[in-house]
Amino acid sequence: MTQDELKKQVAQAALQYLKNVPIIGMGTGSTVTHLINLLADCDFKNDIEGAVSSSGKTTEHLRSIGIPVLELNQTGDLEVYVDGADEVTPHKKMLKGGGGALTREKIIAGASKKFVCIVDETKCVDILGKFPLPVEVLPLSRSFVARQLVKMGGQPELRMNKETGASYITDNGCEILDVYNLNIVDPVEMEKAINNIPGVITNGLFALRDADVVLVGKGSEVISY
Ligand SMILES: O=C[C@H](O)[C@H](O)[C@H](O)COP(=O)(O)O
Repeated sequence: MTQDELKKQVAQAALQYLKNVPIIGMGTGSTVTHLINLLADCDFKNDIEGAVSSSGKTTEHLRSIGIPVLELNQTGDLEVYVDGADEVTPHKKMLKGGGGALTREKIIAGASKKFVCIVDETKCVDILGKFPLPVEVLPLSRSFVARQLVKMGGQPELRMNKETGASYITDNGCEILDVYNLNIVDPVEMEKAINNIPGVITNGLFALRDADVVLVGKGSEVISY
């Protein structure tokens, strides 16, 4: 199976977690794109009253299949949030934000009772950090935050928008530093330490609020833990 086929397979397995859930939390990325496509054709789509979306791209996609998008301020806590990840460990800690949606993803994950993480097998790691860690920053704090990240042993690079040649701007009007070569021994402590730097909105470690269920598309099957 190709990586994309594995993503579709794991998205299919995630559908069962959305049955009988009136308001769903929806992540961002190519695995979630498969999930929304599958939702469009599933037999319980009309039972879904609405979704809280983690990005502009997901919002557009949900609306295109007829699912109303609601604000988290209107809904209160959610039963289920489904999202992909760039890396996930056997302890269900994740590194996310390759698609730039980390802050809204972390807010919705924090407001959800169950986080279902859906990945293909290439995302499974023992130690987080081979994938560069996204850190969303207020633009005015970019250089200061970058210097602190260097002191922590990382090599931050400002994410660029390949189409415009300018810096990449998130849905929140902020910028992203992708940090290479961080030695993430304790993901919880690293998550807290980076979030303590003034000017950081959040970072892509999901260790304080990790996943409740991880579904992995592996070969011809989906493994759950
Ligand atoms: O900001 C993006 C998200 O954290 C995604 O969940 C993550 O990058 C995984 O995306 P994909 O499903 O495309 O591999």
